[in-house]
Amino acid sequence: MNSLLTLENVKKTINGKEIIKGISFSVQEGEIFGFLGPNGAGKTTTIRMIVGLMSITDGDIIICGKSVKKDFSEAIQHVGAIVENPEMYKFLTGYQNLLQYARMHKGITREKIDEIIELVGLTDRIHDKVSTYSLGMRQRLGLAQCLLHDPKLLILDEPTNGLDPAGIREIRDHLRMLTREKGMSVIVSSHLLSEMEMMCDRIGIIQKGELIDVQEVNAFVEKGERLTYVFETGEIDAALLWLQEEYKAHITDTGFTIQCQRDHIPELVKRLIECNVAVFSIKPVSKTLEDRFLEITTG
Ligand SMILES: Nc1ncnc2c1ncn2[C@@H]1O[C@H](COP(=O)(O)OP(=O)(O)OP(=O)(O)O)[C@@H](O)[C@H]1O
Repeated sequence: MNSLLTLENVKKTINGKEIIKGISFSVQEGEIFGFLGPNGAGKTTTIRMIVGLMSITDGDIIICGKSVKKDFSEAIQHVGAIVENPEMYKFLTGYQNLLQYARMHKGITREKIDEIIELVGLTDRIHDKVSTYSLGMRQRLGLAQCLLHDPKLLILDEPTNGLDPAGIREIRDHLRMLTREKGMSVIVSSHLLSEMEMMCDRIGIIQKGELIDVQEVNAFVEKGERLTYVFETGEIDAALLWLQEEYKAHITDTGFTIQCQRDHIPELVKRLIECNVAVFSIKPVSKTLEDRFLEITTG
C-alpha cells in the first residue's frame, strides 16, 4: 500500500507552549482517515500544518513523496482542502464561482468543470446563485472547487459541521465514491463520533496534542469485547433454567438478553432449537465508537 500522506514526529510550539507534541501517522491510498478529538485537542493546528497555513516547528510532513518543509509547492499540488468555510461569492452562480477558481489554476477545462459538477450532484442547480443554496449544497460546491485540479489527497476540517443528517449522509456518500472511483485518499477531522464511525476506514484519536490511538474502525468498535445480544424468541420455558444459570440471561417480554462473545452464539442457537425454542432475531448491541472514545480520552 502507498502512503499518500505521512506525518513524521510533527511538533508545533506557539509562544513557548508545545501544542502538538510529536505526531506520526500515515494515510494510505484510497483510505478515509478520521482525525478525532475533543475541542482544543490540536486537530485544526495539525491540518493547518499539513496544508501549509502554519509552519512546522519540528518533524516533517510528506505528501506524495514530497516534503512540505522542503518542496512545498510540489507537495501541495496533490492536495485539495477545505480548512475554513469555503469562500464563495454568494451573488454569483455556482458555475461562475467554479470558473473564477479555475482561472487561477492552469489546465482546468470546461469539460473538467462539468464532470466535477456532475460528480458532486449539482448539475440541476449549478446556474443558480449561491445565495439560494442550502448549506449542504454550499459544502458540495466547496468540494467541487477543491476537486477541480484532480488532487490525490483531500483534507476536510469538520466537513459536516452544521449539516443536517441528510446533508451529512450526502457528504459521506460523496467521499466514499471519491475514494472508490478515483482512488483518492481523504483525511477528515471531526468531533462527531458516530459520523466518523460510519465514514472512516481508520481513526486516529488526538488529545492534548498527542495521538493516543489509531485503529481500524471495526477493530476499534469491537476489540474482542463481550457484547450484549438481544434475542427475540418464542416461549423459552424449556430453556429457561440453563439460560439463566449458564448464560445469566435476562428474561424479557419478547425473549432474553445475554452478554457473551460472538463465537458462543452458534452453540447457543443450536441448544435453543434442540429445546424447540423459536428464534426470530438476534441483535448485537455493540459498543459504539463514542463509548470507546470516552473510555480512551477519560483514561
Ligand atoms: N495561534 C494560536 N496561539 C495560541 N494558541 C493556539 C493558537 N492556535 C491554537 N492554539 C491552541 O492550541 C490548542 C489546539 O487548538 P486546535 O484549534 O488545533 O484544536 P482542535 O482540536 O481543532 O479543536 P476544535 O475542535 O475546538 O476546533 C488549543 O489549546 C488552542 O487554544
